[in-house]
Amino acid sequence: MTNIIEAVHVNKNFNGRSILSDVSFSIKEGSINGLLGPNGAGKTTMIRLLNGVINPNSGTMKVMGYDPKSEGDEIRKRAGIVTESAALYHDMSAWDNLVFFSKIYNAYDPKRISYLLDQFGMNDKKDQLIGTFSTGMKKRITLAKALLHKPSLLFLDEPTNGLDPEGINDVIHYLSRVNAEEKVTIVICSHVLHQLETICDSFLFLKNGRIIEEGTRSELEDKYLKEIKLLVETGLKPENRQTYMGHVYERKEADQLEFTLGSKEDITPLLSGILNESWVHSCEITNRSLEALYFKIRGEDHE
Ligand SMILES: Nc1ncnc2c1ncn2[C@@H]1O[C@H](COP(=O)(O)OP(=O)(O)OP(=O)(O)O)[C@@H](O)[C@H]1O
Repeated sequence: MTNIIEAVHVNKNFNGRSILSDVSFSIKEGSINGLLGPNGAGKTTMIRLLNGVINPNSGTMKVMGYDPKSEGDEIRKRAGIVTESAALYHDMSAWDNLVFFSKIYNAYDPKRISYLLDQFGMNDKKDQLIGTFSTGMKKRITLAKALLHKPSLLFLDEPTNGLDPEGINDVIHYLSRVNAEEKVTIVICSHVLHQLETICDSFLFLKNGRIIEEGTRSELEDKYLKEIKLLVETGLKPENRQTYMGHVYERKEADQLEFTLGSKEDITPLLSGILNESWVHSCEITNRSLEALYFKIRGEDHE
């Protein structure tokens, strides 16, 4: 897979204060990427640099083969951006908003507008005023707006802010569909980690303007999760109160045991052993969430 974004030794200062320092990373075409970090880490600044809205103090970037510093227009023609402030006109209908923005993007195509409204489940509301929509409905129209010109790259800055769990699931679902169907590469900035774990192929962790870690979920797991907590719903009653088949366990509920294992390779033999003696209704790795990884990564960064 080719890289659609490359950033090499990028530095950005505001008023003499370093906001991004020595940031280097690449993003593969067709992937979904989480740009993670606490408030103020520099995520939005990075997105603005990649779109050529602001320039770096030093370093080089290539986005879809273009240099954001001198060819920002070419990038913005081919990229969609969803920010919190991405405005829609509240006194215009969903349809009229999309027509208006598609004309600005020079991409007016009623079929595309209908298609997007359909994809986002908003076709039956197309004639309603945006001002009457819930936050989740506005978010869907904002996403449709960002996709009007069939971008190759989509930047999303905190796309789930203000949404309830159902709205968050909807957005995640739409994004994975857009990625699969239109082959759009997606970069999502967020500080809410657990929402991203199901859809991102790889992650970049930013802290105090520096990349402190990057990789795919499994690369990060291999590096940071040295032990596995496996919660098993089973009728097993081990004779030994502390260990079973050499693995330490803790009883969590009457029918739940949590085992501490050295690696994923221990799971199959453990479950076979349990199944020889009793039933198993479910099992789950409990320390594998992105949140757990994130804190582990931050904990191991001693800058
Ligand atoms: N135009 C600007 N002028 C001066 N300082 C700025 C400017 N834009 C951003 N900053 C500062 O840069 C730092 C990083 O901001 P940025 O918005 O990139 O962080 P972020 O990771 O997106 O945070 P959040 O999750 O809160 O959106 C902050 O300390 C912010 O105050």
